[in-house]
Amino acid sequence: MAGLREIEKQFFPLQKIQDVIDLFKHELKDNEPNLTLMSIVLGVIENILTVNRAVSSDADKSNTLEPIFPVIELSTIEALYTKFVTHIKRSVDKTKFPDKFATRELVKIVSDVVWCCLSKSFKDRAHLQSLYSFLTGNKLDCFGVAFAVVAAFQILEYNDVHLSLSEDHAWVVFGEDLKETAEVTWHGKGNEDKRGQPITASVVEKSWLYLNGQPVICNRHMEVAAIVSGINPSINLTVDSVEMGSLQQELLWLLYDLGHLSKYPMALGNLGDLEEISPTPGRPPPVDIFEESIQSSKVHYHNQHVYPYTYLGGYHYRNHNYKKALKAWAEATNAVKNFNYNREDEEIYKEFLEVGNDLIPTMMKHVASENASRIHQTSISYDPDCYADFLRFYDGICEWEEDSKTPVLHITWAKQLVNSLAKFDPTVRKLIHLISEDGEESSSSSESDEESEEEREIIQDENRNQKKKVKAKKGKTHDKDKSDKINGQAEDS
Ligand SMILES: CC1(C)CN=C(N2CCN(c3ncnc4sc(CCF)cc34)CC2)S1
Repeated sequence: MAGLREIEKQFFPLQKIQDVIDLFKHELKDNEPNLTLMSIVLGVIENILTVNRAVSSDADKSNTLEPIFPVIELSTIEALYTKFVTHIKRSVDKTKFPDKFATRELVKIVSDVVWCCLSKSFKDRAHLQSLYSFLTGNKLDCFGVAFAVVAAFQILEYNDVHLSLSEDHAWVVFGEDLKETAEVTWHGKGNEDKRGQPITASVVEKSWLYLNGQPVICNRHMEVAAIVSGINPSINLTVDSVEMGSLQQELLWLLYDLGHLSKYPMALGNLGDLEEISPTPGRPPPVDIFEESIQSSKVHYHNQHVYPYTYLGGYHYRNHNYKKALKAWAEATNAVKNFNYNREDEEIYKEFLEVGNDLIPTMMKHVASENASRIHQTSISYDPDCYADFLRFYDGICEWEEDSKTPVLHITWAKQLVNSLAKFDPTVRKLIHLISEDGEESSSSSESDEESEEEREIIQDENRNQKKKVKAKKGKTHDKDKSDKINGQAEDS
């Protein structure tokens, strides 16, 4: 790939969101959308709209009604683009690699070409995902390094090197029919990077970090979806840039309509979150988008992805649909229970820790106070389905811990479990009929004999359906946690 193509230059200057959409629409028509160009454009806009931006006080709230969008000049973009292309081409002697497909040695060299420029001071903070950050600040986050390597290979005209994404890590696939894998970035804190190494079956097996061999393997268009999904509209812990969020939302719908999100559950989840904040007229509601994310994981990734359920659970929790939140969280641990927990899985551990020890206790308290004013039978503390999902949530956590090298549960978990259990009414606890995987039946309390034969039938049908469903089913840049990222920023500054 040489310099910017004339047709690309004609889109500049970019003066409004629609101009960016038009540029992306053009690039996505191509079977080699220009990853370097699009990453730089998004990075420039994000930097202007979110970094070092004084948030207006109430006094001059009036002027925030006018959406501000920076004018992006061709010269700005072209200078950065040329800088990256020159850096890559100057650092890699292609004559030494005559093969059509990349080799492991070449992947390591290109990873080093990115790696060697990184400043050591960076932290895992916000706005470090784009090539703009790399070219102006020598800083990239874990995802950003992997993306930069893939963009570099596009410049070197290899079309076999692609981004492979889990829910908390990124690496590359390469070679004929993409059968090779290689680490190209680091993961987490205090872990030696394993750059250049293949991701072996023993590392992948029952590992959430590698999704048990079910990562999102991107094509060029899904790599565009990854940088759009990785847009971070946060100005600070509490304020987002409305313009940046709108741009991200409109680009995600563009990618959605072109079919490039259908195998990317997290991007669908991100879109659902954006639609909750600011619904797009004529588009499906957030729950439908979260459902598509779950379906995508079931259809394409053997339901091994966990985040689709935590997206949905978080949405229902925020909207006080507590029964549906519990159901989603029970299905989240139903997915995670197939993994063995290890020290590099702390991101998903933090998710479940928050659900079990903060969100559910808060919900049970909330409901307890509501009981005083509401008709009992609608409250979750009287609902056997809610109690069953509550138990399933914890059962999944316990099964996740089984055979794991690292323990999951500790005293806080036990305390919160007892607290939340006690919030369910005794009558509901006797309605649950526990059937183990091997079909052995037991009741959760001594009074169960009183339950009517009919209730027993209903619950057994429910459990049988649940087991059938589970059997049928068997047939995670990104800025998951803004607070961590922004805090990192605070730390640095
Ligand atoms: C339900 C949640 C807690 C909310 N946001 C979440 N995420 C937001 C954005 N995330 C992502 N969104 C799109 N693509 C990717 S690739 C990746 C692994 C590092 F490269 C992360 C990630 C990570 C997960 S999970």
